[in-house]
Amino acid sequence: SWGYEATNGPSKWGASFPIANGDRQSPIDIVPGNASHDPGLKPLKLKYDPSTCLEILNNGHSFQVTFADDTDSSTLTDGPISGTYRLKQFHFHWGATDDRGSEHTVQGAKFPAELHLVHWNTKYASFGEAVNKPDGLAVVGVFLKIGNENAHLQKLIDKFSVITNAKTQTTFVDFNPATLLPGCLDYWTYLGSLTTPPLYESVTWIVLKHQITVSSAQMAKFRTLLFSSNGEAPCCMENNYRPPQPLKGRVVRASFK
Ligand SMILES: Cc1cc(C(C)C)[n+](CCc2cnc[nH]2)c(C(C)C)c1
Ligand SMILES: [Zn+2]
Repeated sequence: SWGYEATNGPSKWGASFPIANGDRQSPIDIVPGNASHDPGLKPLKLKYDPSTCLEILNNGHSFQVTFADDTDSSTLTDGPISGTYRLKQFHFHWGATDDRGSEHTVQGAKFPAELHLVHWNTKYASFGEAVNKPDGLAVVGVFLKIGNENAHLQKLIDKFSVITNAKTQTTFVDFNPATLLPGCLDYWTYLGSLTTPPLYESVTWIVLKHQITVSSAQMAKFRTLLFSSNGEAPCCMENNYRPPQPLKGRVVRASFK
């Protein structure tokens, strides 16, 4: 099945998932000079309740933290979207070295990692219903840059020894995802897709301009996770990012001047 190796990686996905060559694929290279400031864009409104945090798991593609989404406890409203979107999970993409790993790039610049906070539109009955609708999902992307150790990320890293192998999980409670956001929520926004198969064109992307920090030692801990399951030949979880895709005439809007 699909992965991130030369044999089953992004350049091969189109064979099984033709939408890989569609008109609103993600990620993209964001060129700030080409983005148009839209004064009609509202500030992002993120309301997260740490008590909705459920578990942390290795899904074989990344590690993710999953949230209870049966009520409007953790939501995204305003920003470029209309209505209410509920937080379902967050996860990361990263490289084998600190010079790459993000999915979106900024004028060609790559970051060592990128956080995705995945929200689904409550006009649909569930995440599963929303995941393939054109206005089904809203994903907030946050770039990580190398700097001081991040104490909030460390809470996730401390659980890695228990979720080293693919398809493993463990309890993870009372974590506030807002601690992983920069102080300023200025953003770029555009219409795109999931960045892994099935590559559904269902995502309103909201990519923050400001980054959060992670230390190089902490990035090295990300790379101790495995793509492989227990008993298989160990394969380090790294370079789990899709490169930028053609813009195909899409407009990227900026919430800031
Ligand atoms: C149904 C499905 C939905 C998603 C995202 C939108 C949570 N994802 C993650 C795709 C994605 C990750 N980052 C951006 N898109 C998958 C992966 C785990 C196969 C399957
Ligand atoms: Zn992602």
